[in-house]
Amino acid sequence: MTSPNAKPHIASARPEMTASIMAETGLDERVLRALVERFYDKVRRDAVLGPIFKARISDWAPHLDRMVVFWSSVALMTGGYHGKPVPAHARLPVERAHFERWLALFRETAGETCTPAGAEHVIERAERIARSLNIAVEQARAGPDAVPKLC
Ligand code: HEM
Repeated sequence: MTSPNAKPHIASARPEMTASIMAETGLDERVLRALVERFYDKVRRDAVLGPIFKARISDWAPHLDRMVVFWSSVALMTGGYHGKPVPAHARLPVERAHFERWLALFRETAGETCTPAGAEHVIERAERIARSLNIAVEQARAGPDAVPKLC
């Protein structure tokens, strides 16, 4: 029998919170790995996004591992991801349409690999991050003088 105080089997900076998100959403590291692998499978075959990834990633295993850690951090609050997504994307040839396509594939894959509550949980976060990445990429491209100095 599972104890109500059961801790998640993955390391987490906030074990109680992680355990309660896992219980509510059905998400765990195995589901997130399936989501990540299936999603990047689609991305690599996609006419819009595929070439951008192909030009930058030749060894996919480390990228997939990093993305599982990223999604565990974002969705389960495990706190293991310490990368810098904004500079990584600011140098890519991407605009709003690329983020729309990325989200369309992500929503589809989340529906295929997660429970409905799990899909809703990760999609809400993906949409929020995609929006802020898109803004950050546009600002980085416009240069520091394009941002109003309000103080
Ligand atoms: C416009 C669509 C997108 C494209 C074409 C894209 C492409 C890429 C590429 C090529 C990399 C590898 C960069 C490198 O190692 O130099 C990368 C890294 C990454 N991407 Fe995206 N991406 C997109 C949207 C997103 C979104 C919406 C998210 C999050 C919800 C995301 C999360 C990440 C993360 C966490 C990394 C690892 C950054 C690091 O720690 O170095 N990406 N992306």
